[in-house]
Amino acid sequence: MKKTPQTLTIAGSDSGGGAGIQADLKTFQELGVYGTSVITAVTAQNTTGVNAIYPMSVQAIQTQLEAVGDDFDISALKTGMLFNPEIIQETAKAIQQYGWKNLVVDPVMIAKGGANLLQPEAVEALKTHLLPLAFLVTPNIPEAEALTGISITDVFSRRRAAERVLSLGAQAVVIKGGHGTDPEYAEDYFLHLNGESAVFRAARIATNQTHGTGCTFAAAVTAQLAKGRELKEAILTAKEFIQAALSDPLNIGKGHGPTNHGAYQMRRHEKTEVNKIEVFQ
Ligand SMILES: Nc1ncnc2c1ncn2[C@@H]1O[C@H](COP(=O)(O)OP(=O)(O)O)[C@@H](O)[C@H]1O
Ligand SMILES: Cc1ncc(COP(=O)(O)OP(=O)(O)O)c(N)n1
Repeated sequence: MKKTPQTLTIAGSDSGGGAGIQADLKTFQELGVYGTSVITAVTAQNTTGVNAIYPMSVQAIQTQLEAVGDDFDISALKTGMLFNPEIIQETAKAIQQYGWKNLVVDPVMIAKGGANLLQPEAVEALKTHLLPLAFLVTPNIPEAEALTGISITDVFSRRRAAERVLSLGAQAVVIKGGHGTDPEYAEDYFLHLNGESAVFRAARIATNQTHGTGCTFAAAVTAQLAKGRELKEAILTAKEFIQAALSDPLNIGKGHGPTNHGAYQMRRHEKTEVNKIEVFQ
């Protein structure tokens, strides 16, 4: 009997539907895996910003983790907004208890509009409890700087920051380049504990329809890992997925609109080219 790969996202809810749990589940669906979820916080949020954050109690998180863990056969999972040290510890405990593998940690810290999605004092808990369990960590540039204390200004400091993330116990890291200053390219830098490295480069798309890019990228990697894809191949698909999602904007809302989660499959179906992703080893 064919079994659909099952995934889990442990993240916050975005009422605007562009980031968080909503972005993750849409991405899982598009890439053909079954998605389950543990909601860590409810945000009142739209394309113009985050109006309020309501973190869930540790008990609410624990019982959601148990409900998923006791029933589903999770092949890969991701974490997003974890908000406080207690939620991080509870999450790490469950991941170890259930022996979940293929953990993608998206160390979500600050939303585009500036709202703190992780309490500043929780960065240490993330480093101590979660990064050592990670198969892949996917910080954006400011998150990589906060995790490592290294200011990323060029390819050398980017490499040093990636090495520092691995020294915290993660098996691999991708430093995403959405916040980079290169007007032509959005480059993501990959480094594995085994010494392998790669740059995934795409044409930078001039758009403000970028809400949820990080969540969507990490969810796409998770879906591909659940299907048994090799890590670099999973990252390449995630980069193609986000490139397509940014290329066909939905133009929804008054601010930073969401990316188009349906664009990747639509383009494959219609055999439409997306900007090529270049990979430099
Ligand atoms: N304007 C853009 N054009 C092309 N790719 C982009 C653009 N902005 C972000 N990306 C890509 O989206 C993914 C998420 O990156 P980033 O925006 O840095 O994450 P976050 O949403 O966590 O800040 C990465 O693959 C990055 O290169
Ligand atoms: C509930 C929730 N989780 C995560 C984020 C951050 O998402 P991200 O993909 O980093 O996108 P932006 O906030 O930068 O648009 C969020 N906003 N809400």
